[in-house]
Amino acid sequence: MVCLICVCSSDEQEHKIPVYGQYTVAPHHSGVYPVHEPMYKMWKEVWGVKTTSTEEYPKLMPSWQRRGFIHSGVMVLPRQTCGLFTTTIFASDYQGGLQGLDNAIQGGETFQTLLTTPISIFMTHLSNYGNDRLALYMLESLIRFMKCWTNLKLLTLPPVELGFKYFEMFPQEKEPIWTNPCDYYRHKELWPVNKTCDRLPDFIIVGPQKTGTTALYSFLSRHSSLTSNKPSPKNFEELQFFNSNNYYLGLDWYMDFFPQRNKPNSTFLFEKSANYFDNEVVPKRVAALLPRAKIVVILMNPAKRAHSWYHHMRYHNDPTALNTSFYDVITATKDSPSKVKTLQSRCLTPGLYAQHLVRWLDFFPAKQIHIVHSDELKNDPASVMDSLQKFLHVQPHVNYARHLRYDPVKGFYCVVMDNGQTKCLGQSKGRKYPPMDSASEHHLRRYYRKHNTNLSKLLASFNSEVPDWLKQELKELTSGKS
Ligand SMILES: Nc1ncnc2c1ncn2[C@@H]1O[C@H](COP(=O)(O)OS(=O)(=O)O)[C@@H](OP(=O)(O)O)[C@H]1O
Repeated sequence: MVCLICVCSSDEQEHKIPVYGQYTVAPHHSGVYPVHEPMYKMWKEVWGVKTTSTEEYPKLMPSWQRRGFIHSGVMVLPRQTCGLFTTTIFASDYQGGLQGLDNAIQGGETFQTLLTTPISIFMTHLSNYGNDRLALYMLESLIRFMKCWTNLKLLTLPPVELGFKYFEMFPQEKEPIWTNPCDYYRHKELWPVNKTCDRLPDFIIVGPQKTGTTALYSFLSRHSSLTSNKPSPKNFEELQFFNSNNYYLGLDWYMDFFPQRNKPNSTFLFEKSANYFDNEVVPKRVAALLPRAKIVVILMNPAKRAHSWYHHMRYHNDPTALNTSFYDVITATKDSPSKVKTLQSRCLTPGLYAQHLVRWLDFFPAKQIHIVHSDELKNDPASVMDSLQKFLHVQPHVNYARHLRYDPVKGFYCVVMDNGQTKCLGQSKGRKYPPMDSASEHHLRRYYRKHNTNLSKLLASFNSEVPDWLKQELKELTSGKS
């Protein structure tokens, strides 16, 4: 199916050109992509715009890879180029003159665009109508040629209906994928001059949950050359941008949490959101926006992580966790209540480390990913901070042995403040709860066995040592204990 619409920009009534409401285009594409939020806001609130089109998403070239997306309730459709620009007023202005235009129509680029693009949207300028009616000539000739030489059925729809049709045909395109406006020269030109691409993180602590992410975040925040995001009103230190509906709030929303750097590279910006690690869409989204960002992962025995997470849910009064034992959660079957199955999945899935790491490796080279071992972070945080600083290439290199002190009451290392006193994490970090029962331990050892074996093979690619807990697991495996 091929749909054609033809849109012009002004003076439509004078020239009796059909005008469709709720559709608009932005001059020179500015503000459509990269998204300029105030424009979408106005479109939505003042004019009730429902659909627009651009050639710029995700990039101008190659034209057959242009895609659509929906942002702030506005359907953005991919637009094709017909070669009629503001300056192409007469046929003689077309590249190659009238012959060039006819060639493009009769089997050339314009014909091929229609042939290979299921929904084609062209925009032409009023000047092409107002002078020798070049646009009408082009479209009429093209349609006549298509009808004569192909058996394609040509259909047309008004823009809003076309938008609905487009996303019915390509529902996977509804979600936008944000890229860095400064990574592509055309996007940079379209990005408002008062904006910067500098307010984006250089590295991200991606989790998983309960591995010590908050401790690492607080230690890093003490470094004079590292600056974390401002707290989010909803999730405190976690922005949860790449893994949640916050992503649809757009780039401006995300960048507003980061400070403007005094000068480029003057400080390293970072964020941590512990749910990023095991979320399927996150690596792809991070790589699209921050292809050079470094990724920090913290790993611990997945069985212990699951146990800690279960107690975290009980602490947060999750009714299912309060009413179901740990053992019953982790051994839930397809016949168990759906809430228990959901809890089980959220409890156990993040611990399938190898599977998640492989997904990150689809989008980032191993040298951009740093593995921290949670037990080392607990017992010898200064060493962890030492290698992490080397990995980040951050200056000055801080000796954290002077900035962290073991607090016997808390039972963890805490930050030494300027007044010499220690500041520990709150009571929700490092809670006291009963040890794991042996039946659960046994079950989880079997559950994670294959994944842990895969992890041990994978760690070499990250230049990471095999941690003691994993050595132990592998030993028990070879001795046939599990
Ligand atoms: N220095 C220090 N202080 C306090 N807690 C520390 C520290 N280092 C590591 N840990 C361990 O961190 C566990 C909580 O992990 P997270 O911060 O990643 O949890 S969360 O996902 O953000 O909820 C927390 O898990 P629980 O002991 O199960 O509460 C701690 O064991």
